[in-house]
Amino acid sequence: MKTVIIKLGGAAITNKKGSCQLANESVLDALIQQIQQAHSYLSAHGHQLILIHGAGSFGHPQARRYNLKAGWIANSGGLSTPPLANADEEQQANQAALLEQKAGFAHTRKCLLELHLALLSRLQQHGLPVLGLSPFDYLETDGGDKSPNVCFENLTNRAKQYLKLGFIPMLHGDAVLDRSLGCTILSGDIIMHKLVMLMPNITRCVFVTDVEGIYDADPKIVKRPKLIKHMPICSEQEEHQDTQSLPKRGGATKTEANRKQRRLAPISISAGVVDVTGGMGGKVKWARQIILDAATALSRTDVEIVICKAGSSEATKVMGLEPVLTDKGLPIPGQLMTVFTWAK
Ligand SMILES: Nc1ncnc2c1ncn2[C@@H]1O[C@H](COP(=O)(O)OP(=O)(O)OP(=O)(O)O)[C@@H](O)[C@H]1O
Ligand SMILES: C=C(C)CCOP(=O)(O)O
Repeated sequence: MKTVIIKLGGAAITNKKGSCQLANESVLDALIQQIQQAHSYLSAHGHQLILIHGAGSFGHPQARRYNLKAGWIANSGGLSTPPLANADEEQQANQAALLEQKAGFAHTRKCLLELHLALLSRLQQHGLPVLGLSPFDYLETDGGDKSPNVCFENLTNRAKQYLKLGFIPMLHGDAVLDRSLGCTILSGDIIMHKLVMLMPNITRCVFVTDVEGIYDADPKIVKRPKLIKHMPICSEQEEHQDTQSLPKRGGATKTEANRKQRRLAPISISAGVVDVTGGMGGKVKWARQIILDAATALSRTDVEIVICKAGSSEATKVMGLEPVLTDKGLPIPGQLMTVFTWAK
């Protein structure tokens, strides 16, 4: 039995240029039909499905506005307010800023839950047994992005329980409480990482977004960028050695040739609109981390991560566990997606 995780990216399910705006109904409908199709195939073959969704315009602008990722402002001695001469005034100003931030935290969670409910109702209308699972209710992180796996055990156990009962758990990026920061923003990309680390049978993680995959430059800015179809990941140490031994100018070294062979192309990632969790750069970082940690900490080299476009024929195939590389481990001609695997 295999488990597939599909992350519905904020760019695919919301209008990221707005605030609390869903994507076009036709885009959402196409995506939900793909999920329905994938679920029918997976369940008919004894496999399981987990959904995670991003926040898009129902979380990133709000988290940015209230500065939620770095924790309660009192922890850092106040936000941007300059020190006041009078200590009482300063304390009052800090308290007012903290109250505003807490109201912002509550508001952000309300927006996220609106998106969550909107997706739940659309998925349920298609007969899918999807149960919502909000990280906020099941965990406290400890140190934001650096939180240890143990913080995610309750959440993972709950997801496992839903799967066992025949439900599709749907988690999401969330505003959560954090033991050291007070609060933080937890990306769905990190949840994906933790689920792979804590569940033994996740073999494919699919990120669906609004572009075909990772290009060498943002396809919304640069004309005819090159799609990076395969990113074989090796150990950090090997990559470090490669970088160290690259020639300063001209002349190809043996390691440079190796590097080329593994197609570690330079990528330029634009910052995007308002993503507090790193946008496409964050996705690349966590995709690499998942492959690396699964291979090194769990001796699992079978995990595949794919970034593809919502509504595309590639997304349908990838969600339904069709092969993403040829028998020789090469990209399938004509397929537009980015695949991360352990470098063989
Ligand atoms: N080098 C690049 N290759 C591909 N897309 C890029 C690149 N640089 C920037 N982008 C932008 O990244 C965007 C997708 O990333 P983004 O984080 O917005 O996805 P998302 O679907 O919202 O995911 P999430 O909900 O996880 O944040 C694309 O709309 C694209 O314009
Ligand atoms: C911005 C919030 C609240 C969650 C972010 O989750 P992501 O969109 O999965 O990175």
